[in-house]
Amino acid sequence: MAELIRNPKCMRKLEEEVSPAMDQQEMFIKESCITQLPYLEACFKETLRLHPPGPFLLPHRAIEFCQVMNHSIPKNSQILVNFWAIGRDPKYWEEPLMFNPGLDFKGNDFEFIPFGSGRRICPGLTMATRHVSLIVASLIHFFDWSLPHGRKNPTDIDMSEKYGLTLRKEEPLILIPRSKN
Ligand code: HEM
Repeated sequence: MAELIRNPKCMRKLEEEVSPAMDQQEMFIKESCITQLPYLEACFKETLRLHPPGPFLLPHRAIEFCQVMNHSIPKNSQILVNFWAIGRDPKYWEEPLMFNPGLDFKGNDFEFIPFGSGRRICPGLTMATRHVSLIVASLIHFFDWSLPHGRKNPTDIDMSEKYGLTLRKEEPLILIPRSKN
């Protein structure tokens, strides 16, 4: 939501995609609609690239010596993958700090692994993708959002991050919803 408020063009594009896909008679959004919304999926992925909840994935241990590209990894090393840094690395992403839904995500090339990879990949991937998309689509479809206290400039939103068990916004996002009905 913070990135969408900071990027009104993306917010408008998402609204334009979500609204026609909704059954106007229903007061809620059906899960079956979600798979037909490519821009919503792009916004979700782009958010995970810039703001991964698990910036270092989960710690792993090398059960034997191995060579990964030019890194020699001794047996029993603890391995942390800094996906936060990979997601912002200009070697892999053009204008890496811009929120730019629709980037070409090459899941197989390991530039985009917010859920990890391989046999310990996050088993909640499908559930998280569906739920976050459903929630965001509902928030966008049913409400207009604005900044509080007459603040006009959305780029003023403080995007500092705080690392605890997961990575999150340091300052809570405070917005005012106005029902569209
Ligand atoms: C946007 C939401 C989520 C993100 C970004 C996320 C990310 C991750 C990451 C990075 C890992 C570590 C993968 C690795 O070891 O390389 C992980 C593991 C795991 N996640 Fe998630 N996760 C999310 C939601 C969920 C949900 C909704 C559930 C359960 C309903 C879940 C359950 C788990 C479990 C059980 C593991 C451990 C898997 C194992 O070690 O075998 N996650 N997740």
